[in-house]
Amino acid sequence: MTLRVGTRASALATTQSSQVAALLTELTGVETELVTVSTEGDRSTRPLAEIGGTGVFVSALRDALLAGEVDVAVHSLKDLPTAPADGILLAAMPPRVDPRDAVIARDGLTLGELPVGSRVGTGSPRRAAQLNALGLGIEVVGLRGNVDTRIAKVRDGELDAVVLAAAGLRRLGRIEEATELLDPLQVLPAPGQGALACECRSDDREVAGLLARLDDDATRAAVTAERSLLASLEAGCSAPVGAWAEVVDDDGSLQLWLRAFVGDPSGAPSIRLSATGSVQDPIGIGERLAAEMIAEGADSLMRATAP
Ligand SMILES: NCc1[nH]cc(CCC(=O)O)c1CC(=O)O
Repeated sequence: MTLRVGTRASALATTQSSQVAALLTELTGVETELVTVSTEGDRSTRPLAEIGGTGVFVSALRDALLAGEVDVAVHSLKDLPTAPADGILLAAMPPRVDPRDAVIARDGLTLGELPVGSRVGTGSPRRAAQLNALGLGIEVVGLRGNVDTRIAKVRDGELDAVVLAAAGLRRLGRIEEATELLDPLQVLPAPGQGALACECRSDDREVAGLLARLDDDATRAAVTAERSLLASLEAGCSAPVGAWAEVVDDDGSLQLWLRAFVGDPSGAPSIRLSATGSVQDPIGIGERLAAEMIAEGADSLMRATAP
């Protein structure tokens, strides 16, 4: 038996999919092969919000799974819509790599060292909102494209810095190029950032059993809380929402600490709150925190910035 592992074509996607495939072989002994599937998100350079936002990277892989062309689909968890998909099982969340955002700036600078008026590129409303909220006087500039294209804009002088996921840089072996790793409490990552989702067909018990071996309890609890918050806010992956949860050992009882940010890329005052609870109740913690944030005005903030 050879498991067909579906992947997008980008360097990042093929790297993370082959890492999952190798881990699967190591833990279960099963043979794997990578199958490349092209998605609208890869073919277009238009802003994500315009080509459907949530899910553009995901649906083509799921279609290939449902059509029986692949047995496993590997996605970045932060690109995965929060609504469950018919016939698809989220069978494994392997250990999260690094949730942080990274800065790549000219001349080895950190964000705080960049002069007022510096141009910092990001296509993410969440990053834009939090960068503006830092009050550093930097100018946030829209940006899309793969990791290479984005870094090149700093190397060729078009931008002073770009902000991108540390996990992506690590997976590509390029983390040394980061000039700063942002404290995840100061700049909250996207829900699920740095984690992967391995999906199979819901009725494929054999593959579900194999994938279960990759699942990491702490990652699943944290990411489930972050995504529960996102779902309760009725927001998607392109909303100005940051969330990060950690499992903390409190004298032998495992607690989940969830922090969240809802902002506005144009710089309106943002909302930042946190909640804690039992690691057994990640969905409840996310729901409670979302309700508190909505009571503070999170939904009108997000309505103001909806595409
Ligand atoms: N939005 C695109 C995307 N989806 C997943 C990653 C890589 C990091 C991860 O696994 O969270 C990236 C690139 C980035 O944000 O810089």
